[in-house]
Amino acid sequence: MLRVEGVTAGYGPVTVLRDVTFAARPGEVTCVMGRNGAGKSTLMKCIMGLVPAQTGSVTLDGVAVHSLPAHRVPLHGIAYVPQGRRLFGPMTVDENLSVGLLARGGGAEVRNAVLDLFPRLRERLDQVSSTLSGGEQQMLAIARALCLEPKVLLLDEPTEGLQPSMIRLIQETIVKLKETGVATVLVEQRVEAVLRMADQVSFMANGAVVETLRASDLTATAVQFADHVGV
Ligand SMILES: Nc1ncnc2c1ncn2[C@@H]1O[C@H](COP(=O)(O)OP(=O)(O)OP(=O)(O)O)[C@@H](O)[C@H]1O
Repeated sequence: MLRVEGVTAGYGPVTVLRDVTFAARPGEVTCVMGRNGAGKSTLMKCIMGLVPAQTGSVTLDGVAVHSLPAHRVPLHGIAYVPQGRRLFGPMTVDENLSVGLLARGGGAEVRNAVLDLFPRLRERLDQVSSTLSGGEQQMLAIARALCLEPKVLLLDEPTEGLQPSMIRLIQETIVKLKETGVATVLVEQRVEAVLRMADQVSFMANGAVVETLRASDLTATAVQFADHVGV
């Protein structure tokens, strides 16, 4: 279980996260919603150690990760796909996956399991990743993160700007990931997407998690969405 407890963090003198408490369970999709600037991306960066926690703790299965240097956090089982993907553009699909595999010593078995989730990538192993479509690039970014065999996968708006058929494919894959036991934390703004995928939703406002609900307590017309996201 990933636990964020009482975390305050920010950029230089600017405090963004204020006493954030948040958890994500294995085999579940936990969505993080909130208006622009609420602090969702900063929370992801803080979990990864890219924005250091000034107070509080981030733990994975009881092990503190907030005191680790950022480059060691993925080795402890937390993988991150930031907004904008950040692939190694001139490298092929296969080479991008190899980078992910090398980071934690994953072998052919891991590679095969990941490609089983993304058959489109298996057909394009030798294609230079910058020539992939936007949706395929997003798939590759997720696939590369999964090559780390993470316990926790952080996805920051993975379907932003993609066409509907691609959005559907990526959402189906995220739901399928639950079977692997990974705890997925998904920053997602669209209500229908959250209703389709989430087991739990945490709403953020002004740098704090103001409410966390189980999916069974949400409905499309729920006041929570209007209150917290303005839809
Ligand atoms: N590198 C930075 N330096 C200073 N302030 C930053 C930096 N990155 C983000 N912020 C500020 O932190 C606040 C939270 O930003 P963040 O990107 O975490 O919000 P968000 O909820 O992910 O927003 P969005 O939905 O627009 O992506 C904003 O006020 C933003 O201006």
